[in-house]
Amino acid sequence: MAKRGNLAEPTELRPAKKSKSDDKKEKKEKKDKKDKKDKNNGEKTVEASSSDEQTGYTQASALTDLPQSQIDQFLEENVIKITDSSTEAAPSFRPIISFDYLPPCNEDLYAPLKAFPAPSPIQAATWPLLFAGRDVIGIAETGSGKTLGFGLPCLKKLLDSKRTRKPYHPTAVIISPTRELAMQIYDQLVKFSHVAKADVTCIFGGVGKDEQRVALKTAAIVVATPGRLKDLQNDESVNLSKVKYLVLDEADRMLDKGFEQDIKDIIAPMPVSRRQTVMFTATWPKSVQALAATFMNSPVTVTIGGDPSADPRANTRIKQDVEVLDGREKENRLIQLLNRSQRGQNPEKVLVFCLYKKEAMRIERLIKMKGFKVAGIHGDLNQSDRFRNLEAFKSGAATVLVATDVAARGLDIPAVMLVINVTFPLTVEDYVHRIGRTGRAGATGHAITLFTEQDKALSGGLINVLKAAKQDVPESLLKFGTTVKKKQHDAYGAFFKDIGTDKKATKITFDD
Ligand SMILES: Nc1ncnc2c1ncn2[C@@H]1O[C@H](COP(=O)(O)OP(=O)(O)OP(=O)(O)O)[C@@H](O)[C@H]1O
Repeated sequence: MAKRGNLAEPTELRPAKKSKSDDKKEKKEKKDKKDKKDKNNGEKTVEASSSDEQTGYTQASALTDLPQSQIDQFLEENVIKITDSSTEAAPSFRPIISFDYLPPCNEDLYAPLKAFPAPSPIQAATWPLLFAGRDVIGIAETGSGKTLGFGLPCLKKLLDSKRTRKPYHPTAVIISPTRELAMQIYDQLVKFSHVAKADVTCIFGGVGKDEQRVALKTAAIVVATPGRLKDLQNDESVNLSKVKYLVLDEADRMLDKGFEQDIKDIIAPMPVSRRQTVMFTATWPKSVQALAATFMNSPVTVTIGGDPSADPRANTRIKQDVEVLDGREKENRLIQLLNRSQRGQNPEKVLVFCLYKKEAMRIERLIKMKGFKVAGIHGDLNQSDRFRNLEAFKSGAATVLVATDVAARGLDIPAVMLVINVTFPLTVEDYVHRIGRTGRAGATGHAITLFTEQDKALSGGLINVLKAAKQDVPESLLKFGTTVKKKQHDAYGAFFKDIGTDKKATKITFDD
């Protein structure tokens, strides 16, 4: 039987009764912590503070016993920065640097973690905060395990809660920009929830609503794309007023103009004071940061690998090559590159990105004509074809996948060796997400970008991404200029493109 129930009720957050001397001691500790935090401009020092009755999270004593130098080394090596916007003196916790230090849980929730050697830095640093009920913004490179970063605390909270009162309203909602990504998050959670017998469902557009309505009657955790969730909320198939854990995955995309209103509508029945709000992403442009703050309650921002306000940062294990050429040479060059990677005994998995749906269809036809095993994924395909083609690529039945930016974010496809950008995306953030489909979970990867004069408005941003990841910047790219222009277009990035030969093509659309 599926296990259901609400997340930790506010009563759990209430401190136990204390004596006067306890109170004095606590006040002094809080003041010391606050002074320390103020000195650091809001940036927290992660010291041996071990538990706080107010949070419901108790740090493992073995973790508390570790020497501070070991914690400092972990934070330093992984370039972890923790910034707490709270004006209250909040407790600081040590990163959970080993699975041994996870807090006890009432089911064997942690069993599937045995597949991994240790928590990834974003998991280690955000888990204690999330277990403690804080609002968190987690920013870390592509492929660094963010899904379990927000997923594990979500499942643990569900398991720890005892409530079984009917009707069953969802207690956690995870929103993702695309159907495939929603499915993938669902698949990851199910591996864990299966052990924990929690009831998870996945809701997205492009398929019938009836089954989804049935699933929503019992689901405790809902993974969804925004449009369909809003539809089902509007026709009262789901009541989100009991949601206590809200995740925006790919948060910068979810807060972009295209989705902003949907998100506001969806979360309207879940007051910020009663929910824990969690945002994870690999890119965090300034343009969304103020809006994000309005959705959150004194969030803690955890960044892995450097300043998120600077240029978007690509995973440094991906080798990035940029080839500047004439637009008319692109197709020949693409086929040359595929010849290199596809002709041997074991053809590599290659992901080819286009900007427009029509362009993607044309490129897919071309690749098929050349005899390669290719599949496509873009917004004009029906949902079952999208899932089928993605599966074909995952299984290796197709070794080349031609995609629009609908596949740029989040998708975790095993062993993608090469990403080829046939047409540059509309923003450098999208570029970072696209190439992030390779080099996942500690592996290395390779990305080749075909860059033409038409893309020159983004040369400055791209040069900065290359430099930040210590990649070579070709002279031919530098000549387009290093100025970084501000993002101007709300839904599609700064620069509306003239797309030359393919003028009738439709732009990418994201999911409902
Ligand atoms: N602690 C861990 N150690 C090793 N691998 C892990 C760990 N946690 C998760 N993974 C694996 O790493 C891969 C990438 O994880 P995930 O898809 O969550 O990345 P992500 O950070 O969300 O990437 P993106 O920014 O592209 O969405 C997955 O295959 C996942 O199973």
